[in-house]
Amino acid sequence: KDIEIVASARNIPEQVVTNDDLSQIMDTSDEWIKQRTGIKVRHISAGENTSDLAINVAKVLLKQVSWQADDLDLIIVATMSPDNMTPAVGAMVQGALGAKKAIAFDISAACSGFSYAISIAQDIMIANNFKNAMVIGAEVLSKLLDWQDRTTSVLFGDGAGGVLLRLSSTRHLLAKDLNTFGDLADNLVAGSIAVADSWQDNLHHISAFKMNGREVYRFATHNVPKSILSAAKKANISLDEIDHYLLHQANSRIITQVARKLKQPIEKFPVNISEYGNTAAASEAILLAECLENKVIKPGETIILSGFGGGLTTASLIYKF
Ligand SMILES: O=C(O)C1CCN(c2ccc(-c3cc(CO)ccc3Cl)cn2)CC1
Repeated sequence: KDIEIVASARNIPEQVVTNDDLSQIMDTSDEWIKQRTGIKVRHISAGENTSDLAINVAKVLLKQVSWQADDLDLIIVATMSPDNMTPAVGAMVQGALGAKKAIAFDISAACSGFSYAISIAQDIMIANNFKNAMVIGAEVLSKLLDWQDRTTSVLFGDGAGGVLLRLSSTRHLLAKDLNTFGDLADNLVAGSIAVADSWQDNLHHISAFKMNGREVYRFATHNVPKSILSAAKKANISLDEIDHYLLHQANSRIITQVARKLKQPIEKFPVNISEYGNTAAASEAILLAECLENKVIKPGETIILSGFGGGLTTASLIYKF
C-alpha cells in the first residue's frame, strides 16, 4: 500500500508587490533583492486570509477529479500563519467543502510543512485504510512580517498549493527523511504570544518575523544536501536517477549551492522564487503544482521534494510518478 498524487492546484493572491514598491517604504533596492535572493516580485494578500487561499485550492483540486467533498477521508493543512489558534485552517476547509466524513487538522513545520504533511498523510491513510486525502500548504506571511525590517520582509510572500492523494497498490513514495533541529529553534521565530506578568493583563500581541539569516542560510547549505542524500540512500537510488529536485524556494543562491554540492545539473532544479518569494509551507506545493501543470514532470519520472526552515527542520520525500 502506498499513496499516489492524483491532482495538484495552487492559489496565489492577485496583488503583486515589486522590489521597487518595497524600496519606497524601507532602505532596500530592486538590485540588492534580485542579486541576493533571486526575488523580483511577491504576491501579497489584499484581505484574503490563509483559509481563503486554502479553500480556493481545495475547490480547484476537487474539480479535477470526480470525487465529491464527502468522499474525502482526511484533510491536512500545513501552515505557520493560520487564521486562528482554533479553528484550524484544515477544519475551516472541511466546513467550507462540506466534507463531513473527513478528519481535518493543521500541522506546523514552517517551510518543511508540506513535506511533513504528505508524510503524515501517507502514514494515516495506510494505518486507517483511508481511500484518499487532501494535503494543502497555505500561508499569509504578510500578516506576520515587520514591513520596516528589510532583512526579513523583502524575502517572503503569500500563497497556497495542494495535492489530492489516493491509496494505491503501486509504490510511489519511495523514501522520506524528516529531521528536526530544535536546538536551533530560536533562529527563526514568528507569531510569538507572550504571557503577561499578571494574568488578567494579557497582551493580545503577536510578534513579527525574526530570523538569524546568516545561521539559517548556513544551516540550509549544510543540512539540505545531507537530507537529500539520506532520502536517496533509503530509496536505494542514485542522485542521477532523480529527474527533478523541487527545493523549498527560500533563496536562489542556496538552490545553486545545493546543486553544486550534489554535483547535479542546475536544469534539474526548477526555480520560481522570482515570482513568489519565500512562501514557507506553500512553497513546495506551489512549485509542484506548477511543474505538473507545465508538464516539466513527466509520467514515470522521479522527483525529490525538499523542504527546510523553521523549527529548524528539513524534510525530503522521493516520489516516483
Ligand atoms: O545578505 C544576504 O545575502 C541575505 C542572507 C540571508 N538570506 C536568507 C537567509 C535564510 C533564508 C531562509 C529562510 C527560510 C524561512 O522560510 C527558510 C530557509 C532559508 Cl535558507 C533565506 N534567505 C537572504 C539573503
